[in-house]
Amino acid sequence: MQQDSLIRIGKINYTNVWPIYHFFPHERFGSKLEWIEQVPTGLNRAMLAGEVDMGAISSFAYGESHDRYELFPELSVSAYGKVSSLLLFHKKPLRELDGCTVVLPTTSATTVNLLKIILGAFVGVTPNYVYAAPSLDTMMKHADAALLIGDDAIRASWTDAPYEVSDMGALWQHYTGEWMSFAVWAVRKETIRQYPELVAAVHEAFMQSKAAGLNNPESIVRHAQAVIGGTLDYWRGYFRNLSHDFGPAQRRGLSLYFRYANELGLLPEPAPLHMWTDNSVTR
Ligand SMILES: C=C(O[C@@H]1C=C(C(=O)O)C=C[C@H]1O)C(=O)O
Repeated sequence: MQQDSLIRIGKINYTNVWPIYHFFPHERFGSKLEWIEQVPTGLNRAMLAGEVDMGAISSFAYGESHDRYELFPELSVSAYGKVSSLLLFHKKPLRELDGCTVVLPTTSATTVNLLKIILGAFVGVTPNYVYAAPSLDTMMKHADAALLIGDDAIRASWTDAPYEVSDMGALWQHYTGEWMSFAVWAVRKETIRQYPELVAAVHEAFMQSKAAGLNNPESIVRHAQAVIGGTLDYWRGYFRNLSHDFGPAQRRGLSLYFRYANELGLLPEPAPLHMWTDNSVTR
């Protein structure tokens, strides 16, 4: 009889996480792990509901429910500046968006709130926000601006749509001088209590997978081109702009984001970062 999996791991179904997952040593874990692939908001909800035990979620979703999770150190989806897959398409300049309709994608939690911070706190405008599925043509029909994330943003950036395009990572860096972490690697506290050794082994495996990805980016670049399209040079540049680290610089940027989110009433408190440490030997 096949053994039921012990830990369910979320995988965001965008290329931006591939550098961490691509070389994961699946053979090491037999049938102990199950993989659940969804858009970020799907994983945010599933983690909260206990249907997924660990994996990448929107940093904002961690901020909303930080009491339930610990964060894997050195894993995130982050950037210092331009990201190329977090894009606002707009018909007029940002400072003219006051009272205008801005459409937000139902796939995102971090970036929709980042946009609210950028427009509300830095540009100084208050648009009317509505949510829709991530399809640029439909979103723009009755709106002045639309936000897209992940591969939806990448594909839309390759069309010759007649809009201005603003990169959310570049704007955050412009206004704050800081890094931004869009996704973090969260683990449910129950899972850490239940399977401390397995959680530690999965962390170790992700670190090895990430190191292998950094050593061999070309295989990820070629895979992205085969699956999504575009040129090899596009993907080389795309992955070069992303960082999957979660060190002091990324943590400082994310903490600043949480402070702004709290000041604007988007989060009930500026969420602290609870970092996981490997106590599996002493637990
Ligand atoms: C860098 C990206 O960050 C993503 C943005 C997220 C969000 O806005 O909630 C969540 C996970 C990340 O995959 C991207 O979508 O390309």
